[in-house]
Amino acid sequence: PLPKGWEKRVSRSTGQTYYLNIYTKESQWNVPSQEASTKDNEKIRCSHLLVKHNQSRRPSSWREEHITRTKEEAIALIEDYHEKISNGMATLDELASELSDCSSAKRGGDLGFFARGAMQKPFEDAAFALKVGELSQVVETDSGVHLILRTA
Ligand SMILES: N=C(N)NCCC[C@H](NC(=O)[C@@H]1CCC/C1=C\[C@H](COP(=O)(O)O)NC(=O)[C@@H](N)Cc1ccccc1)C(N)=O
Repeated sequence: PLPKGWEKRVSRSTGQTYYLNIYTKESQWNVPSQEASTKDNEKIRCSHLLVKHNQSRRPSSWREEHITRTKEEAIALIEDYHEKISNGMATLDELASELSDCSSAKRGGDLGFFARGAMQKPFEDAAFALKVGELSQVVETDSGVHLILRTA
């Protein structure tokens, strides 16, 4: 039998047999000798700071029962936090603990490890583009506006 994670396919153009890695969708001609690599379900760890606004999908948080700031005001706040973190005046976990509208504030913004598919797409794309230790630009999701720090 084929090693785990591979499927045998026939090329429509040449009729030749090839092998498809069902995780990464990569294909190869030669018979696989070991389990398919699963780099696509790679997990990363991030912390984030979320500032919600009146267009957020859930304009409420542990900090504020009824969030009324506008999206523009939220972006202005998060840009100020970005500057403070970038010039070393504060750390993301300090600011998130006090100011993030996400329940992860209690953990300095830590979201734990997650794979692709867990977070909203704009958040996922930004997070997976970061190197470990790198801080994102402002990221917008239906939840609000975020700063993301990749920690692992
Ligand atoms: N670790 C996971 N897989 N937890 C599920 C994530 C669900 C995911 N969440 C998001 O994409 C955004 C980006 C990060 C936080 C977040 C949104 C909201 C805040 O926004 P709101 O939903 O009020 O609009 N916080 C959360 O979800 C928290 N449970 C995240 C968290 C908190 C503490 C520990 C771990 C994770 C989604 N698909 O909606």
